Amino acid sequence: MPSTKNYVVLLNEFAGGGQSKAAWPKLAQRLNQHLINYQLYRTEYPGHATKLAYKLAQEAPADTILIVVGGDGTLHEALNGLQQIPKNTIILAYIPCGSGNDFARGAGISRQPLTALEQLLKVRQPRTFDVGHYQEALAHEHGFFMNNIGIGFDAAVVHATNRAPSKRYLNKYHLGSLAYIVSLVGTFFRQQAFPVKITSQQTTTEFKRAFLVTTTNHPYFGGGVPIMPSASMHDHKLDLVVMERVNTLYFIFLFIMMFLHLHTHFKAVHHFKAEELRIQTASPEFGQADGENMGKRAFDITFDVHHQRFLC
Ligand SMILES: Nc1ncnc2c1ncn2[C@@H]1O[C@H](COP(=O)(O)OP(=O)(O)OP(=O)(O)O)[C@@H](O)[C@H]1O
Repeated sequence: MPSTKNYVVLLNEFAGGGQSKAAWPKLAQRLNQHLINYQLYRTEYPGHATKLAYKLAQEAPADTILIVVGGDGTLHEALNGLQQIPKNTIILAYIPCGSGNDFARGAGISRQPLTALEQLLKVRQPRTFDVGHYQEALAHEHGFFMNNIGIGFDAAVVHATNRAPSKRYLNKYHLGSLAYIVSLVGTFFRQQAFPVKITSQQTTTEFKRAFLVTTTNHPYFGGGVPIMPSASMHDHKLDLVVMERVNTLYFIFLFIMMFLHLHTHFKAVHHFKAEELRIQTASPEFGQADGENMGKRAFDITFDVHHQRFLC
C-alpha cells in the first residue's frame, strides 16, 4: 500500500564532499520499494534549504514529513526556515550524509544513510525536540540551532576547516572528522585567551582567560567530540561549557578526559545548564552555529529553547 503521508525530500548533493549525491540513488530506490511518494528538491546554493523549508512551512499540508538529506549545515538551514513560522506543522526527519554528522550522533540516528532511512521508516510518531534559539544584540540577528553555538576555539577550528583544502580531499575518503583534527592542531596555537561574561539563572560569572565557549543542545560537537555528555534534547535546557586557556599538555589531557566524560571534574572546565543563558565577549572572536561560520566579532548573545517536531 502506498503511504498516505505527504513526504518532501530536501537534498544537498554537496554535503559530505558529495556523499549525499552518492547515497541518493540508493535512498530513492529504497523509498520507491516502500511505495513512498515524495517531492524532491535539490539545494542550488548555500542558504537555499532555509528558503525551501520556509516555503514548505507556509504552504505544505499539516504533518508533511520533510526529510533532509545532507550534513549538519543543511539541517541547520532547514530548521531555520521552518522555525520562521512559529508552531510550524512540518515534521522534520534527517538522513545524515555530511562530514561531521553531530546531530545524528546526538539523536541516535545511524550515520549510514540507508540504515538511517530504515530507522526513520519504522518510527510511527514524531517527537518534540528542543532546539536552541539565539538573539545576538550587537549584530541584531537571531537564529536557531540543533547542535551548538561556539565562540572561540571550536569556531576558529570550523573557520579553518571550512577553508582547508584537506576537507574536500578527506571527505572523498569518508574521513571528514579528520579534517577537524588537522585544523584543530594549528588553531590551538593561534587561539588566544579572551574575557567572557556568562549569565545563567540571574548570576553573572566572569572568566578572564576563556578559550572555548560552547552552548550545546546535545552531547557532541566538532565531528563526535563529547563536549557535554549529559546534555539532552528533551530537557528544555541548554548546556554551556567554558574551557579556560591552558598549556598544551594540559589541553591534551583535558581533551582525552573529554572522551572519558571526565573533563568537567577539572578546574579549567565550567558547566552551566539553564533554560536561558547569556554570553558577552569584548574582543572579536570566531563564532559558529551548527558548524556554519558566524564570522569574527564581539558577541552579546542570549539563548533560550524552542521546539521542533522530529521523526527520529
Ligand atoms: N548547491 C549548492 N552548492 C554549493 N553549496 C551548497 C549547495 N547547497 C547547499 N550548499 C552548502 O553546503 C554546505 C555544506 O553542507 P553540510 O553542512 O550539510 O555538509 P557538510 O559540511 O559536509 O557536513 P557537516 O555539517 O555535518 O560537517 C552548507 O553550508 C550549504 O549551505
